[in-house]
Amino acid sequence: MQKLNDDALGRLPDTVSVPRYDRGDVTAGIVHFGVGGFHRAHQAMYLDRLMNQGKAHDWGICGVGVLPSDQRMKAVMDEQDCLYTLVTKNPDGSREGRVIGSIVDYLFAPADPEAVIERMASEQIRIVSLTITEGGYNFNQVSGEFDETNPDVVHDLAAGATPKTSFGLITEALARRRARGGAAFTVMSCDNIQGNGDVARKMLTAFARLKDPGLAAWIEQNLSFPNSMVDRITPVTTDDDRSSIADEFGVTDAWPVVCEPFEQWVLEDDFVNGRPAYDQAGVQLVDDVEPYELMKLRLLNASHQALCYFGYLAGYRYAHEVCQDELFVAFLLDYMNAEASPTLSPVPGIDLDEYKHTLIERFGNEYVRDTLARLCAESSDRIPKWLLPVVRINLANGGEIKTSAAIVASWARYAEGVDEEGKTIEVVDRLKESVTAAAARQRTDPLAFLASRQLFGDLIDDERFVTEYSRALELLHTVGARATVEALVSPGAQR
Ligand SMILES: NC(=O)c1ccc[n+]([C@@H]2O[C@H](COP(=O)([O-])OP(=O)(O)OC[C@H]3O[C@@H](n4cnc5c(N)ncnc54)[C@H](O)[C@@H]3O)[C@@H](O)[C@H]2O)c1
Ligand SMILES: O=P(O)(O)OC[C@@H](O)[C@@H](O)[C@H](O)[C@H](O)CO
Repeated sequence: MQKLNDDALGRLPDTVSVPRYDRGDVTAGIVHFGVGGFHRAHQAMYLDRLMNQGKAHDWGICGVGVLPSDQRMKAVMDEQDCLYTLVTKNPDGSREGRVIGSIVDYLFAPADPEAVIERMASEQIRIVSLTITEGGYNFNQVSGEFDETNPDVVHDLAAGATPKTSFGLITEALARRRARGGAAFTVMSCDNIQGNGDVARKMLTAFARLKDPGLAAWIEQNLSFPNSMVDRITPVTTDDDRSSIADEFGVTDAWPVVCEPFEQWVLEDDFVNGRPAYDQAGVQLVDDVEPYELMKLRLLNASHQALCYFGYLAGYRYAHEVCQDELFVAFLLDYMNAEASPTLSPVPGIDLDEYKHTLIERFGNEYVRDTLARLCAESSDRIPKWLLPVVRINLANGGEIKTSAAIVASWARYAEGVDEEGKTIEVVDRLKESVTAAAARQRTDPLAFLASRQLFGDLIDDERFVTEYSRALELLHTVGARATVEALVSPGAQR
């Protein structure tokens, strides 16, 4: 069977669509850090759509990987001329395959940092975009300030060091642009972080200030950092995905991407050095993204946390299994209606009730096969950012917190690392050591987990929160996850 690459494009069956533009004409205008599943299902797809309309051919993407593990993506990109298949899985079981051609180059920073820096220093690059996960920004969870103690950051800040981190590489490229009298570029974060552009601005300038205060001032004056809300559920690619693509489309793709059909990108129109005609590809350009991002982070992402630990402990392994269970759906709607929604402002053009029900349908799409393991990972980056703001607002306003407290307790129970059948849970978290150690003590010291001020700030001092949290944790320990959810769901809440 042939490999997916430029030569194979003309020989693919009609069931898969291919770029209708000449990829030889496409030049890179964007450098993107973090070419994982999501970037390839989202930004790269929007650009491919524009390129198919005959537009944006000077806005190709040069991908960059900074982690040693990105070596695998580098090998695949080199073998496949940066092409990959994007497979959209519909809730009725049908699917569409499309080869995406908008990524035109891929650089692996650990092997050649100089190439990455010089690429970004070149005038051709006008946007540097990011999906480097919450961890890539190096901020302290409680203070929100730049964490300069991270060993890679310490390395990058040393005089004369060759940078390893995204911000180290970007800062060096900006220093060269400034020294050469060139224009700045836009830094566009596409990560699930509230105020993602503002956070990128704050962290990049904090890093630059430690390196060169003059450069930091130049960055503040010359760069823009648009905020955005990005949405498309993109699970981890599996071997089954690879083999079904080979069966159906007759090509070997070493790293395809699968995703749901839903797509949304709401973006602030704040670009200092031009941008592709995103609006002509379905992107909503707005002046203020905040209402959209709060809606998405508190209803979609926090609901993922609401369903993943309880669902896993109850024996489920996929998001759709949890969302096809009426009891869990009632629990999710309780969280969304009674706790998340009161913290949101009206969102222009969006009916929130409809949005919530659409979320349940999206989560319930059995063909997407999003694993609970993906949603349970890196909880210490997610719970403090998505769920705890909801808790704090409701505590201050006398609002409901019962379900949110139970979700935090379900994380604490999950972090014990053993499920209800005695099987080991592989806890994936950059703070794994401390969270699992705290969880291991909670059978005798029920507030051991909540005591982390690094994660929970002063929540342990709030009597109302502690009462609800302790009750849920006690139920989880005595009757298990399903019965705890049963005890928590409001009568009549099931849809
Ligand atoms: N998967 C989704 O459904 C989805 C949807 C919306 C937004 N997102 C956002 O995209 C991000 C990436 O998700 P994904 O599904 O592509 O994950 P992924 O695991 O497929 O890819 C993660 C990418 O981030 C890079 N990365 C991780 N840590 C980094 C660091 N410290 N510095 C630099 N690069 C780093 C990796 O090298 C990799 O390229 C998420 O964290 C989220 O903010 C994901
Ligand atoms: O990717 P993360 O770690 O930011 O969050 C996990 C999921 O909630 C997230 O990936 C969603 O699937 C996504 O945000 C949907 O658009």
